[in-house]
Amino acid sequence: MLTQIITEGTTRVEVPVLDERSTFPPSAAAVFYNPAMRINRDVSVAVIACFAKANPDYTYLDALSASGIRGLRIAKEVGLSTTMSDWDETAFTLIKKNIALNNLSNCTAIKRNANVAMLDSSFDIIDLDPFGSPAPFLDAASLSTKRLLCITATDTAPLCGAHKKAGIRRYAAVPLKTEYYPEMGVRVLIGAIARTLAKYDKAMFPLLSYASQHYFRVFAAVKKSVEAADDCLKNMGFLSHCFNCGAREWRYGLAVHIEEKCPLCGHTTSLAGPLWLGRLHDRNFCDGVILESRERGFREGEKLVTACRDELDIPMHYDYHKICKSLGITAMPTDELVLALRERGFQASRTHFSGVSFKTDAGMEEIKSVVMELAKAARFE
Ligand SMILES: C[S@@+](CC[C@H](N)C(=O)[O-])C[C@H]1O[C@@H](n2cnc3c(N)ncnc32)[C@H](O)[C@@H]1O
Ligand SMILES: [Zn+2]
Repeated sequence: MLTQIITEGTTRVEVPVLDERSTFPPSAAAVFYNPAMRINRDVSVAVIACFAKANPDYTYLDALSASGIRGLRIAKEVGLSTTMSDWDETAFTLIKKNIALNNLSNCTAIKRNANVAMLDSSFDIIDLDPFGSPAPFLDAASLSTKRLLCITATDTAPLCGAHKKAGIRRYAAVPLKTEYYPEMGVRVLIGAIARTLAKYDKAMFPLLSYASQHYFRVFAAVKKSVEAADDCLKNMGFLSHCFNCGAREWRYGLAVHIEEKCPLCGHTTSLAGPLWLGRLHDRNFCDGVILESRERGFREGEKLVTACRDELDIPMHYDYHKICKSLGITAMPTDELVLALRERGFQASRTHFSGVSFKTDAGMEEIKSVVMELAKAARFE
């Protein structure tokens, strides 16, 4: 394996050389390394630095470590006692080399099946960054974690409903492919995390959850408590979506009745769930992550977390372009629509999901009427 030494954050890491002919995608290399996931790792450093302010003695497990880059950064840039595990011999050797390269004494490398590592010991913070789905690791992680789960999922198609059967198999939830598919994916994922933790009498509180182009990422604080776990599950529920007019409604609870006909147009609706209908972010916590990111020079991370913090934290976002297309009109800038909704007394914001997405507590009919008004006003300008 041809390697090179790169610097990410303040950490030096020996990684495979990615040459476009033989080692693309990054999973084709002898040890996985994807430079495009730097923002994911930057945000993780900032989140864990904030979280560990409560106690710098927290232990951290990078359960699917590859080169070790993630765990190394937490050990070096946050200072936590870190375990890095991968079942692959080449990866394990590289992790050990990388610990030596950074002169770190707060790191342990282990060569183990991630599930075995997690069932063997408990850790305050567990990070799952798998190839594809985290589903095979959720049980062991839920049992082992004491305080924080950091979970990446790159199987966006099953989570969003594009590969519905795979989504149902992995997450025991029915996803729907709608215009708000990334939020559907994030909420199916969080729902699966919440239900898995509940099996072990643990509750979950999302601190930051986001969708990027190729993956979803969730940071969830964990608390062992039967009562808190019961309360946590109250955030679960089902959503019905009308593919005719775009209206949606949701109901909290795991045994709910939802009308099968759309209240707006009478069309038969489709059902998704169970999924997480609670908050995606903790706004105060995000404030800290934004500051931490700024101090560390993580520009893209700061921008992403700011967008998450500032979005209205309710299900589900709308796609402005899709609404305009259904009405046969041209979209104004998204900010103008958000302002117009607010002027009419609704809550509204842009979202991190896309440049043309917005959230509001206005219903579909009200949104469409504001969109039409804006288009008319623009025509007479
Ligand atoms: C996507 S890579 C991890 C990337 C890394 N976290 C990073 O930020 O660059 C997934 C890694 O998990 C390892 N892996 C897959 N299944 C595993 C298992 N059941 N137990 C331990 N390691 C596993 C693979 O060898 C691979 O190195
Ligand atoms: Zn309808």
